Amino acid sequence: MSDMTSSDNLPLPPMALSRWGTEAEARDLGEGIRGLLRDVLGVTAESGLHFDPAAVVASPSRLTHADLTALADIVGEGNLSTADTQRLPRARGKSTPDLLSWRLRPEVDCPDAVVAPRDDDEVAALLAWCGREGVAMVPFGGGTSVVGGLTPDAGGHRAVISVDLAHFDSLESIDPDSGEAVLGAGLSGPRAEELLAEHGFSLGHFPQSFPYATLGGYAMTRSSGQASAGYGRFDEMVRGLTVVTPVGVIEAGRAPASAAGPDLRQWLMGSEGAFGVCTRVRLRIHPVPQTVRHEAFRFPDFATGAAALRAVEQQGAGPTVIRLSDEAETAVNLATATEAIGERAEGVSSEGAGAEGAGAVGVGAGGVGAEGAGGDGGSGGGGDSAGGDAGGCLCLTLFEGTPEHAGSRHAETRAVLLAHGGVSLGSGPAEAWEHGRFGAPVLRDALLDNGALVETLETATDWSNLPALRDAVAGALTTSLEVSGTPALVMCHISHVYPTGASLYFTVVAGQRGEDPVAQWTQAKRAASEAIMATGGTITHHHAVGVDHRPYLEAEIGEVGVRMLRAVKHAVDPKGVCNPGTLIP
Ligand SMILES: Cc1cc2nc3c(=O)[nH]c(=O)nc-3n(C[C@H](O)[C@H](O)[C@H](O)COP(=O)(O)OP(=O)(O)OC[C@H]3O[C@@H](n4cnc5c(N)ncnc54)[C@H](O)[C@@H]3O)c2cc1C
Repeated sequence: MSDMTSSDNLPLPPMALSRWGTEAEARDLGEGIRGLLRDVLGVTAESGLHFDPAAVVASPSRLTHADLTALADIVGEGNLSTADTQRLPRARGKSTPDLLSWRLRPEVDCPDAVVAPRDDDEVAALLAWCGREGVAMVPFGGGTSVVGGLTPDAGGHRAVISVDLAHFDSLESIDPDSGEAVLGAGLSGPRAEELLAEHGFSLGHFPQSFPYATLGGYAMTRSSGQASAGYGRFDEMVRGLTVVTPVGVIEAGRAPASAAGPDLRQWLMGSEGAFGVCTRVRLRIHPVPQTVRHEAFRFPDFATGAAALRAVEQQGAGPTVIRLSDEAETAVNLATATEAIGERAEGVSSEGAGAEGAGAVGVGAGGVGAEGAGGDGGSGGGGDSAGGDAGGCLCLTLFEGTPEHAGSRHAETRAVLLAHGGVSLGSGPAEAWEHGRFGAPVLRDALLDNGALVETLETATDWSNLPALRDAVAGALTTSLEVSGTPALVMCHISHVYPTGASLYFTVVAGQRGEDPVAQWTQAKRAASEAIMATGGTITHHHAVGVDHRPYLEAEIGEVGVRMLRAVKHAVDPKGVCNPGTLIP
C-alpha cells in the first residue's frame, strides 16, 4: 500500500478552517462599524483573537498500519487519508465556539482518519470494521454543524474516523408524476438544485447554510430553510431515506402516507449519525417557480407584527417566506446596510448592500422602504411608506409559484398584514434580503476578528408563550453577558411559522472579555438554554442536539423518551460506534 496521505479521490471541504465560507469570501468591516464596536463594546481588531495557521497542531492518528490497510481495502486507497490537511477540516463545525477555538485552541483533536465510501456496501463494511475493531465513526456532510455534532469523540473506543459522504453526489432517479426524486446524501444544496433544475424541478430548501450543507446533513439534523412557510421543514420534504446501520440497512418511507405503526422516518431524521449513515433521501420536489413576488411591511412593534404573522399562518394565506425582525434587529440591519461591510454605502444600491451580507436580514441601503416603488407590478409593488424611517419591525414576504397562485396568495397575505397594522414598504427590502441572504455569515467572522462576540441560537414555542419565551431568553443572555463585563445587543426574529406557534431566532453581539471568550459564551448559552427549558421552549428548533444541547434533551423528552432513544441506539448500534458523542444523553 502506498502513502496514506495521497487521498486522490478525497475532496477537501471547501470552507476555510477558521471561518465561514472560503478565504475568497472573507470581508472586513467598514470604518463606521469598527468605530461602533470600539465605542459601544470597547473592542478593536487588536483586542480580538486571531487565527495563526502556523500554530495549529493536529492530534496524531492513533490508527495502526494494519487498520489503514483494512480501511484502504474497503474504500480504496484514494478514498482514505490520515493527512492533517484532511483531518483538520473535519474536526470542528462552524459554531462561534468552533471558530473561536481555531484562534484560541490550536491543538486540535482530530478524527484519526478520513474515509469516503462510494456505495452502501462500503458503508456497511466500514461500520462492520468499526464494530469489530473498536473504532468509532462520525459522518461528515457539509461540516456546517453549530452544535458540536462533528466532535471526533471516540466514546471510549480506541480511535474515531470521519466518514465523508462526498461520493453520494448524484440524482439517482426522478419521478415527475409523483413529484419525487432520490438524491445522494452528500449533495450540497446548490448542486442538488442544479441537478433538479435540469428536469424543471426544485427542492425549495434554503437554510442560511445552503451553500455548503448537504441533504444528508439536513435530514439528520431536521433542518429548516428560509422558505419553510411555503415548502415546509426538511423533515416534511423527506418521503423516504436509506440509513446504513451497523446491523443492516433501513429503507424508511414506503407510501405517501401509512398507518403501519410509528413512522420510522421520524426515528431516523434528527438522529445525527448516532444510528448510522444516511446515504440517500427520497424528497418531495416541485416545479421551478415561474414567478417570485416580494413585499416588505413595517409593524410598530414586535407583538403587533407577531400577531399579524399568526393571523397569516392560521388563515392559511400561504406566503413562501415570511419573517419578522424585532426592533433591535431592524435597526441594526438598517445601520449595517447603510455601511456595507468593507465599503461605504454611498452609491451602493439596495441589492448591492444586501449582497455584501449586511447583517442577518440585509435590508436595503438608504433606509427601509427607499426602494419601495420598485415593485413587480403586483399589489405590493408600490410601497406606501414615507421611506427612510428606521423605526418599528421589518416583515419580509416572498411568494413563489405560478403567476396566478403566487398573486392570489400575495393578495391574501398582504390584506391580513395590513389589517393587522402593517404598513407596506414595497418590494425593495424583500428583494434585497433575497439577493443577499447567504452572504450574512461572513459578517460574523469579521466581527470576531474585531473583538466582538457574535453567536445565534434558536428555539420555538406556541404563539401564546412566544412573548414570555422571548423575554426570558433575551433577559438571560443580557444578564449573563453583563456579568462577564460587556454590554450585549440581543436581536430576535421569527422566520418559521406554524398554525400553533413559531420559532424565535436570536442573534447576540457583545464584546469578547477575558482570556477565554469560548467560556464566556458557554456561560451565556447555558443561561439561555436554562431559560428556554424553564419557559417551555424547545432546546432547538432546527440546529439539532449535537454535543451542546445534549444535557438538555432529557428535560425536553423525559426519562422514558431517553430510554426509548437508548434502546433504539442499542438495537441498531450495539457496539456504540456511531457518533457516540452526540445526541443521546
Ligand atoms: C452560518 C450558518 C447558518 C445556518 N443556517 C441554518 C438554517 O438556516 N437552517 C438550519 O436548519 N440550519 C442552519 N445551520 C445549521 C447547519 O447548517 C445544519 O445543521 C445542517 O443541516 C447541517 O448539514 P451538514 O451537511 O453541514 O452536516 P454536518 O455539519 O456535516 O453534520 C451535522 C450532523 O449530522 C451528522 N450527519 C451529517 N451527514 C450525515 C449523514 N449522511 N448520515 C448520518 N449523519 C450525518 C453529522 O455526524 C453531524 O452530527 C446553519 C449553520 C451555520 C454555520
